[in-house]
Amino acid sequence: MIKLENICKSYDEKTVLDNIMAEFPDDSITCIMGESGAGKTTLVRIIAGLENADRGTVSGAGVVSFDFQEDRLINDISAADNIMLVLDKNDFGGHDKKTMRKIINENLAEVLKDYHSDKSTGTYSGGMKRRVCLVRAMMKKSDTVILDEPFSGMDEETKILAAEYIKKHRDGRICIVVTHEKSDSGLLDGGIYLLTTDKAVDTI
Ligand SMILES: Nc1ncnc2c1ncn2[C@@H]1O[C@H](COP(=O)(O)OP(=O)(O)OP(=O)(O)O)[C@@H](O)[C@H]1O
Repeated sequence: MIKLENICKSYDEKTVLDNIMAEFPDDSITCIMGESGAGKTTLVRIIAGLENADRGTVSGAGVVSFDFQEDRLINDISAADNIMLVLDKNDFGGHDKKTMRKIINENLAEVLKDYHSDKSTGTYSGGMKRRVCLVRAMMKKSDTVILDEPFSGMDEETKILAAEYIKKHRDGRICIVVTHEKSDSGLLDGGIYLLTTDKAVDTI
């Protein structure tokens, strides 16, 4: 279980997170929701250890794989090559590179219709790029998966595909998903943690 206790964070004079208390149970999916600027990205970055809280503690996150809000892909290489750059043998139980590439391509084909393994990601739409990033984060061996707005740029049908992929490949890990759409928690069979600019309300 991930436990957050009294998390506080300010930038300059502005308080972004004020005494946040939360628990994310083992083997669960939770959507973090809240208006723009409520501190969702700041909170998940603190959970992942990418940023320090001013006060408070995070426990139980273990190794985190993180899907950033921005794509962070190299445009002139293929989707599989992008993923190969961040995965290693540990993520595949010791398979050789050829097998690793085959498994990556199979995963990509699950979320990309008419997937062509030789196309560079520079030719992809925004929603396609998001799915490549999703696969990259999900394939990384970890205890916790954090997905920051994984569905942006996707229509409803594509979102369903991506949500099914997340559920199938979560493997009992704690999954935290930042989103603006309440319906995403339904697609993911997940709970909701609502963050507001003045207080946090747990509505799981
Ligand atoms: N490195 C930083 N330096 C200064 N201010 C920051 C920094 N990072 C975030 N902030 C501020 O903290 C507040 C919360 O930002 P954050 O990105 O966590 O919100 P969010 O809820 O994820 O927003 P959105 O839904 O728009 O992505 C914003 O006012 C933002 O400007």
